[in-house]
Amino acid sequence: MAGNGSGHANGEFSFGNGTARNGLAKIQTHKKQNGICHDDSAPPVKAQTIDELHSLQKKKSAPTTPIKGTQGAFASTISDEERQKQQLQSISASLASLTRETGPKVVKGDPARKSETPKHVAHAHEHHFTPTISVSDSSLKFTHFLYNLSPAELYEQAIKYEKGSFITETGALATLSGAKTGRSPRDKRVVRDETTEDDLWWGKGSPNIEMDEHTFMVNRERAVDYLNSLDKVFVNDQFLNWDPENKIKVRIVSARAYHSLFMHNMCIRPTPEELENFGTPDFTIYNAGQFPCNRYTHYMTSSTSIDLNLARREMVILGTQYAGEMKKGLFSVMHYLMPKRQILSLHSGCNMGKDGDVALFFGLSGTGKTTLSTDHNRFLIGDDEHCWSENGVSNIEGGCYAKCIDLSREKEPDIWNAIKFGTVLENVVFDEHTREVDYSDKSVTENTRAAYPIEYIPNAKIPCVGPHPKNVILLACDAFGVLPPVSKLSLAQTMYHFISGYTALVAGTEEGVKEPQATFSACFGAAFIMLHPTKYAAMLAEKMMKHGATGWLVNTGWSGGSYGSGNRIKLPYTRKIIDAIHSGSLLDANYKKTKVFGLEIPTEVEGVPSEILEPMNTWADKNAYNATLLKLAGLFKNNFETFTNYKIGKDGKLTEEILAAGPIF
Ligand SMILES: Nc1ncnc2c1ncn2[C@@H]1O[C@H](COP(=O)(O)OP(=O)(O)OP(=O)(O)O)[C@@H](O)[C@H]1O
Ligand SMILES: O=C([O-])CC(=O)C(=O)O
Ligand SMILES: [Ca+2]
Ligand SMILES: [Mn+2]
Repeated sequence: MAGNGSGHANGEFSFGNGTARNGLAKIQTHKKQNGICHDDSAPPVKAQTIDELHSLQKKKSAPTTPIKGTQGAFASTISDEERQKQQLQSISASLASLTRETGPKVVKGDPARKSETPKHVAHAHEHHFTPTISVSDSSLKFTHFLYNLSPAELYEQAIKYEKGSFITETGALATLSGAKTGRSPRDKRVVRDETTEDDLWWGKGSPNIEMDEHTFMVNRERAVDYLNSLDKVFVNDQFLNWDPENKIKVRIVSARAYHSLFMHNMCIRPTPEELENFGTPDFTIYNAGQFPCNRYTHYMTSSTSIDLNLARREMVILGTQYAGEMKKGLFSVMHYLMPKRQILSLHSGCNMGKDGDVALFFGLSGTGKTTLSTDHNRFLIGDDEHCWSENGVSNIEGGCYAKCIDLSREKEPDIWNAIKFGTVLENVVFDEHTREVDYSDKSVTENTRAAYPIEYIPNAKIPCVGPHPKNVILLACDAFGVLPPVSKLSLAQTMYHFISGYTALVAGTEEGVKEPQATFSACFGAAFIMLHPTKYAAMLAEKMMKHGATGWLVNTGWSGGSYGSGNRIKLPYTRKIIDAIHSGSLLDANYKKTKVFGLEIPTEVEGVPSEILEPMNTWADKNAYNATLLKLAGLFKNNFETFTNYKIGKDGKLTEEILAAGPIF
């Protein structure tokens, strides 16, 4: 895979822009024949009936239709018929009830298309039912499935059947995610069994809230029964991870076209050939998000549950339609599977310069991973989830998921332009007539999002892989306004801040000034990690040392005071700082050390006013600055206490250095 430092923009994407536009058909005036005027200015339509005309409109296409006579190593010996049957069996098995030990009668295609008579029907068991004994309704009906539909087909499904689906002025699909407009980390459950008992991180601070196998099966059955009760379900078969040696096959069964299109965009899209040889998925998601879990069920504390069973390689979603649960649920799975193969999974963005220099951008939600990795002067490898293996870096996903609150064309042109046909636009507000989106409107939620395929970014690096990182940038949005806009970190400091995973967002932006709230999330993604944070930290330290990567801390938050009196650091300044890191010029700058946090800050960065580089300069009230600095340092110290008893890696020396790399006061 990686290693060939010189990437080029091979991901240029454009819709057929009408190169062969011939203009309107010429009107020809023919001579009268037999005195009758023929309206024959165009050749006659090649259909005798309306039905025939409609049948001419669509031709058979590749994505969901097996191709005949595949050549090469995988030349198939089975017939089309056989393959269709296998696909039906596979999907029927996915949707099987495990209590009734039977799969539903599944049939491919849209139930609304009555004329399409089911040709292939799969039964897990043949039913010989007698009318007197109870047979559940779902065993009497077909479960129609719509398999790997195209964005255009999914648009039609969404607009026809899902209230709240609209096409925006630029062609994106605007949709509502329902009552939940963000993830529900407190409703995540992980099956605790003999294997995960020892492997996973449990207890205080861990995101893995336990459930038992039985309860998982109860929820699984609930989801499967719900899905089978519907007219139709959507099935996506796709991949995770661009590293060909560590690709994971995922199947997503969902009830909404919105969910299917979201995952179409976010996971890696298989080629028709890959789909033909897809076989059995490595992992399956059952998204029955419209349907709640039963709160009488053991372990359930709300009507939302996102359940992960690593042994069964399955995830069940009940009671939330927020699509990000699927994306981040799979990310959790990768955080388990990849470290087992000595591959580090990362909640980070990633891009690459023209000379092949790779940078990682770590940070919690809203700190700038997507914004800063999407850089017109660099190749985008990915915006949120990556793997770092012996071969280099690879993106886990096939798409990006950008925050779009206050999105502007000027500041974020590439993201702006990616919001077009095919893009899912969640929970935004738009003009009812022009369908122009108002990105400043928070009426539905502040967490408005756009999910688009990565090739919608013009300089995406396809395949999304790259060599070993040169710079590791830790992003913190410090609403206290005391962290410097940029500091160079030692390895121990990098590890200290990586394990801390700090950011501070503002509690409520609606009325008045509210205290910033510090969040500490180990590895900048505690909600998604499965093993103890020190496992990932040790791997990161080892890789950074081995490949000589430099760590940086960049504050994308406040300057000139805390939230309320100061302002968020201007995005153009942050971009200049990031440019200086990429170019290497910041390495050569002059540095001075700050008090308390002991951070090395440059005295000059090209394009950035020097006075803002030292936060104290920007505060009018120096006492307030010092008090706030100490307050934040105290929060860091408290948070790190849980980690003081752990060893990081094999080297006891590094552990000591990491402990000493925190604030001293
Ligand atoms: N100085 C700045 N640096 C970075 N982002 C900024 C800055 N000022 C404002 N922003 C805004 O902050 C937001 C950063 O969000 P972004 O989507 O990049 O977060 P993220 O780290 O990718 O989070 P998630 O993991 O939730 O996707 C954007 O809306 C961006 O416009
Ligand atoms: O998962 C989400 O909903 C958005 C995201 O990227 C994050 O929170 O890190
Ligand atoms: Ca993001
Ligand atoms: Mn994220």
